[in-house]
Amino acid sequence: MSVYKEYSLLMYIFCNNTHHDDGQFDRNEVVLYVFCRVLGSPTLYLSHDLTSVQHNSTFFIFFSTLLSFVPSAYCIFLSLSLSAKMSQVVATRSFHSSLTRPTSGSAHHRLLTSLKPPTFASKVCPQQRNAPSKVRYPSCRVNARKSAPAEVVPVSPEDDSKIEEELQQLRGMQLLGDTAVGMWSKPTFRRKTKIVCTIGPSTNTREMIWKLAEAGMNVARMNMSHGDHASHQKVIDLVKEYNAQSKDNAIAIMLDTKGPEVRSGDLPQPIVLTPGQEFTFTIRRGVGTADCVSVNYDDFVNDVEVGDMLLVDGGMMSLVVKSKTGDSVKCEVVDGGELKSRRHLNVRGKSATLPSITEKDWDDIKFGVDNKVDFYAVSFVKDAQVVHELKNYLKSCDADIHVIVKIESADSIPNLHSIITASDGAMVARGDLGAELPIEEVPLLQEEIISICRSMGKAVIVATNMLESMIVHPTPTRAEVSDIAIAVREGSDAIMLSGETAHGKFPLKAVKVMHTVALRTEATITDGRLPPNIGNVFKNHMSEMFAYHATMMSNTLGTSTVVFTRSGFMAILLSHYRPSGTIFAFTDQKRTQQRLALYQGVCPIYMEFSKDAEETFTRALDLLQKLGMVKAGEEVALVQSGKQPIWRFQSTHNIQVRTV
Ligand SMILES: Nc1ncnc2c1ncn2[C@@H]1O[C@H](COP(=O)(O)OP(=O)(O)O)[C@@H](O)[C@H]1O
Ligand SMILES: C=C(OP(=O)(O)O)C(=O)O
Repeated sequence: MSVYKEYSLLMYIFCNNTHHDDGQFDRNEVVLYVFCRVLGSPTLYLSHDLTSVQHNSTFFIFFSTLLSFVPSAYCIFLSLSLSAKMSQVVATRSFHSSLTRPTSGSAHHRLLTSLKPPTFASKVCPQQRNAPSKVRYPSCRVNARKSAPAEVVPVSPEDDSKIEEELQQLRGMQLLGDTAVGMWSKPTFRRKTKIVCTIGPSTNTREMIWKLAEAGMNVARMNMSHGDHASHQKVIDLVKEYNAQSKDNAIAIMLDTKGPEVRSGDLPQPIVLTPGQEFTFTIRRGVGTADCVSVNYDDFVNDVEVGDMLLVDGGMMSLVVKSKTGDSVKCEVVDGGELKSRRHLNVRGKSATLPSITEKDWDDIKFGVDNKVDFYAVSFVKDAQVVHELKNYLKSCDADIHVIVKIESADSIPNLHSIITASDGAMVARGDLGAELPIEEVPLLQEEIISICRSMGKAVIVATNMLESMIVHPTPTRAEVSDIAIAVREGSDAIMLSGETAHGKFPLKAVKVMHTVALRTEATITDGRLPPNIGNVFKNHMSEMFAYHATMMSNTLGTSTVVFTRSGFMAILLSHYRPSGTIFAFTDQKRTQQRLALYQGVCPIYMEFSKDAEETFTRALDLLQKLGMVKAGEEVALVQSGKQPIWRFQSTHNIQVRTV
């Protein structure tokens, strides 16, 4: 016997709430419309003038009781405030078992037709005009002509002093603990796409971590292929120190495992390889001569075949395998260059037969647990099993760390769906991906991985070579700028800098360029960017439904969204619906604030919650105003939903539109 959830709609419709002939809609109409769009069910309309259903317990109990006679009821209360300060929808649920699921397609259709003013649909979901009973989602629209002059900070090679000036100004503001009303305290809050910075020799000092954070870094990544625990510990401590002293910013910490990567050994000095030259890789340890170097992987000789193409650093140099002995692989150099110590080796089209999590990785993972990092980026994941194994391990040590799978192995491609399903997100690790697979597959896979993650509600990061030329040059190539814009348009949560910030000459400029390009690109994305099937995945669940409707509402009204969350679940959910406005996520958990830094459009704010919801809402809105993130008189959509109820009955959820 199936248990069905059905919907019953109980509405208080404020008598003056008729739609306007001029095609303009007020927030009450929006609230009403978005909730009617997908709820096909027995519906009871009541005209009543209430200030707040939630606070009117007599009405709430009365109608809940009334609806308890209706089998399988989901009750939606719409309250439209006379004071014009607030409109809200409250939903409560009562589950009943039912043998049949009453279909109400025609009632639903009638409901939609009667409630939907003709021009409203074009404002919310333009393509649905002729198919009101079917839920479809708007696709990404890009208006290249739309500009956002106030948002764009030009970047030029000469702007180092400008960056410094801006940072000084920001730091000054912070020290004073004051921010002017009407402006953002940090430029980074306006950007939705987050920036991951790899920390290395160029940036592992207190000064540089601070500067990166103030310039726009959202996540600090430590690559465990380099450095040792002591050097990574120092970076973690610095990031935590920054977070502890920052009133309005938090940087997440990501530990990237080394994985079963194959690298050449140490060399006393770089070797120049010339095309046609013979060169040997050996599994013997400690070899580093002009024509032979060690490889750190014992099965290397077994895994490669005569005729295979070996790529150094993703193709910077290449060698074809000519012959093999018991411990060596003889090659001929195809594309030459300078071979330095510990370089990446890939065999085109093949993954190494090593486990995804090596002994060293487990050691590093334990280091991450001890240091309470926020994310693991797991290298060379080939199947979902390894993700389950890691998640089980984390559960056993009660560690709340999210797992991002790096898609970079040829073997991972047939298992993309199951791998991403098992994880909390994915990284398009284009370096190794473009070495193990033909390079022309990379943009297609990037698009596909982003699309899979978006439709599953998982985080997605695009990584590698985004501003590669800025490792040595102060300005990017135009192709790199376009690459960032594409990743933003495709809807990735975050974009990543590797060598640019780890060992580059212009780490701050690279962050600034990324920030500016992302911001400019985001300003051209004019309407919702819901992935094609996210609604179908989510629509049966209360929180998902509220996230969807809150997004519709905030998009239509042009408001930001305010959400209160302990675990971060509801903020992450809202982020996946990609509302046009910022998601201000208030949390009373520092860990949650830190983790939310990765998610597109989420501005995480730490605040202690008080027992009284109203008092907390007021404090939150006051804080946003003080930080210059909202202005007095501005409307915001406020969502109370999610897995952990805060100030609501176990089964009630609500959305409000409030005026600050
Ligand atoms: N913690 C570190 N210590 C020293 N060097 C580092 C560190 N992290 C990164 N690097 C340098 O920055 C380069 C680019 O970083 P990344 O892309 O993460 O590494 P890789 O491409 O080697 O996997 C590395 O090749 C290495 O030279
Ligand atoms: C991000 C990547 O991984 P790593 O930097 O560890 O090589 C990549 O291969 O693109």
